[in-house]
Amino acid sequence: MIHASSVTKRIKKQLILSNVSLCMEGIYGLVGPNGAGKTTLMKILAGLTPMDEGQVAIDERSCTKGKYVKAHERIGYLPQDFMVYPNITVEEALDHLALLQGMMDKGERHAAVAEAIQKVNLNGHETKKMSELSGGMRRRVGIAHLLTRKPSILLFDEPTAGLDIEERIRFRHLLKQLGSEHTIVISSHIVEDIEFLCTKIGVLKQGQVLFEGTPSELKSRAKGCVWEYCIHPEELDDLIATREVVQLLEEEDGIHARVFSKNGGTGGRRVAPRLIDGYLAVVRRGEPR
Ligand SMILES: Nc1ncnc2c1ncn2[C@@H]1O[C@H](COP(=O)(O)OP(=O)(O)OP(=O)(O)O)[C@@H](O)[C@H]1O
Repeated sequence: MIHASSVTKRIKKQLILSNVSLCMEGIYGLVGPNGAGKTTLMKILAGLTPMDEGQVAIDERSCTKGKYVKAHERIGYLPQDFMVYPNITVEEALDHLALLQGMMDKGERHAAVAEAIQKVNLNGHETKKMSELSGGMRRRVGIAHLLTRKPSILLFDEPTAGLDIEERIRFRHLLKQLGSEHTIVISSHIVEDIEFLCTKIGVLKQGQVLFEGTPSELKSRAKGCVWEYCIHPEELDDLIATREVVQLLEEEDGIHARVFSKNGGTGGRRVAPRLIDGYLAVVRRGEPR
């Protein structure tokens, strides 16, 4: 469990994170619009960037030294853009990275690399060059690299960004599997990923925590505020102009539009909120927790 208390960060006098306190456990989703401060917080937790104020503890033990989090051996961080030399094979890349991390014993290194390859389901791809891999497979190599160090906490920044639908599904499945052995923090603005994976969610906006709780608590923030209309295509422009439309689905009987509103209009029926509705309710209201 990672416990961040009152973490504050300024870059060039701009307040990027303001008094952020979060308790991250299980498979934890850090969500928020672009520029919310998710990557900055991840980098602070990974010890890559300093904070101005605040404390971070892992499993109740403080790991803040000065302005840095010092927990390199316990935390593995996968950035958005993981890539290593394109002309070496998966196995060579992992061996080389493990060596750079100080794993000097060849036998120990080979065993750690083989185990990590198996954990991320890259068996059979060991001799492929990095340049031949798809985006999802490259990220698997990134995770395998983290696993060779055996950290207890994994931080993934936008892990499914840019993946096609099939790869995204495979990748989500892998993250879920890893969640049985590790605390995982996933930053994303793809609420669908968070819905599938996460047991707890934190919502950040403009550097402030707007929400922290379970997926069902987040859903309930939109309770009574989601309406569904079945309309003809020619009514769509009018609906978009007058109501807050959050989702459109084409069905056989017309367009099903989900609308976010305290009061329904004629023809609408109140429906149960989904996670995206709760997220929008929190982000649009915008007040800190
Ligand atoms: N090195 C930097 N110099 C100046 N501003 C920065 C720097 N790094 C981050 N910022 C600013 O800090 C804010 C938060 O950025 P951050 O990347 O942490 O947000 P994010 O929630 O991860 O966004 P996204 O979802 O777009 O990746 C943004 O306004 C960004 O412009």
